Amino acid sequence: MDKYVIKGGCRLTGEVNISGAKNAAVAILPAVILSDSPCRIENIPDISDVKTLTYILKEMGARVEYLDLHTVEIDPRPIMTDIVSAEIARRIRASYYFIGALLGRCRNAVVPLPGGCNFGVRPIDQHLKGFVALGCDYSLDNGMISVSAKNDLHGANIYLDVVTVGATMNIMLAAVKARGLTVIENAAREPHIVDLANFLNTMGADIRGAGTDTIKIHGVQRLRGVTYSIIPDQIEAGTYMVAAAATGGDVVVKNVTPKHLESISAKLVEMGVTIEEGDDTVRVLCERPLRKCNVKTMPHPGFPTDMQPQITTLLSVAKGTSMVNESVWENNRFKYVDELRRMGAQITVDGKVAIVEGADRLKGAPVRALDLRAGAAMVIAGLVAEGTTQVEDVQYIERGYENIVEKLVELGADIYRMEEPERTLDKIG
Ligand SMILES: CC(=O)N[C@H]1[C@@H](OP(=O)(O)OP(=O)(O)OC[C@H]2O[C@@H](n3ccc(=O)[nH]c3=O)[C@H](O)[C@@H]2O)O[C@H](CO)[C@@H](O)[C@@H]1O
Ligand SMILES: C=C(OP(=O)(O)O)C(=O)O
Repeated sequence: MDKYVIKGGCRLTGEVNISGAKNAAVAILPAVILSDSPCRIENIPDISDVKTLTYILKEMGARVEYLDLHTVEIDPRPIMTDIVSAEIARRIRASYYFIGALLGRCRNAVVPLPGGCNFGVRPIDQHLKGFVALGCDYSLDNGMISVSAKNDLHGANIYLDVVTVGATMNIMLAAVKARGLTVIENAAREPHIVDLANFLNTMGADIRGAGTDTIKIHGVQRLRGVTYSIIPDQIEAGTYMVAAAATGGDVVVKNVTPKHLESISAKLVEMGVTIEEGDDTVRVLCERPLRKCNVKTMPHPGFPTDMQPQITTLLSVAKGTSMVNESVWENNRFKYVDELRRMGAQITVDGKVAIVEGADRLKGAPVRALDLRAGAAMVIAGLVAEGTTQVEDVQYIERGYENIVEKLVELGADIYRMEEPERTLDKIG
């Protein structure tokens, strides 16, 4: 139950370095088991989801060695199992990439049903539809999903009924060593999909079209170990951009791919923020008051759903009435709005739409991080609010943000992390 204590009102200024992308790293780490020799992964973010995945890899038998904080070498050759037994795998979403990767490696996978942020139902029917098309059967027993190729994995045409990041990547992982050609239609186009395809292609795969809605994968027999550097985190960068805007700051966000940030920059510009793009930087300059604007989350290249809580928080201190439409997830992704209201935000939620009446100010309060991005939104709210905000349950935030407290302090924020001894019933009683 550790918390962040934030004294609001400090203007963020200076430079912040963005870490490697969580949602690329969490697919690339399981993908390493497809290799027949060691891989070196650079720019790996130091976040708890990555620690969970390296723990799972070790438990499966892989040799995992950190060369420094952001470089890990993984030798998958000692892995002798097709089962992910680690209890911890249930906590994160990305453990489901072991299904595709194990199918590619040994045609069989037994993996716990995944966890991740709780947005209500998070089905995996499209993943399973893809595996079946590639020649697999599956069954569910005691929270474990077993998938195996009946004869051999073979290429197939797969049309995804919804644009899904997870199914696109998982099918890619299974198809990369299947016999023949796999075509994924209506594929997701997020930057992490391109990054996973680039990683696999560097290993010797034949994947074309990643980043478009049709991905073609010619199966190959073997993939070899490589050194690969993960792309910068689009959502971490967007979060600091919004934090800079919220505090009327002047921040250079470094080590980014500006192209990946266009949908976020466009909305900030609409709100009156100045954005200056460099080769691998964006400078965010803002003088309040901010203007209202409407936002609809969409698959890439639309506005990312993983930035929805942060932009809603920013709109809660802009002038006028804005509408935020969540079109990727259910309205469960608005649960954090109750926490923002405790700080004085005037937001009503009607199904998948939040109506945000800009308030003059927010007021510090004790609030909870209900999930990763909701937690980031609470931090942004705390930075703008009058007085002190305590954000509880920061373990969710630390799933995906490396050193968030240190990075914000460096920018001039008044924030620290308070460790709280676990309050068990016997201690309280
Ligand atoms: C680890 C990771 O990369 N997580 C990201 C990934 O989650 P994740 O991969 O779980 O999200 P998806 O892109 O798969 O989900 C998008 C939509 O498709 C639906 N769906 C998905 C799969 C399926 O088999 N059937 C189905 O109906 C979901 O309910 C949701 O409405 O993409 C989401 C959408 O950008 C992000 O919010 C998450 O941060
Ligand atoms: C929802 C997210 O992650 P996950 O899918 O891992 O829960 C996220 O990164 O915002």
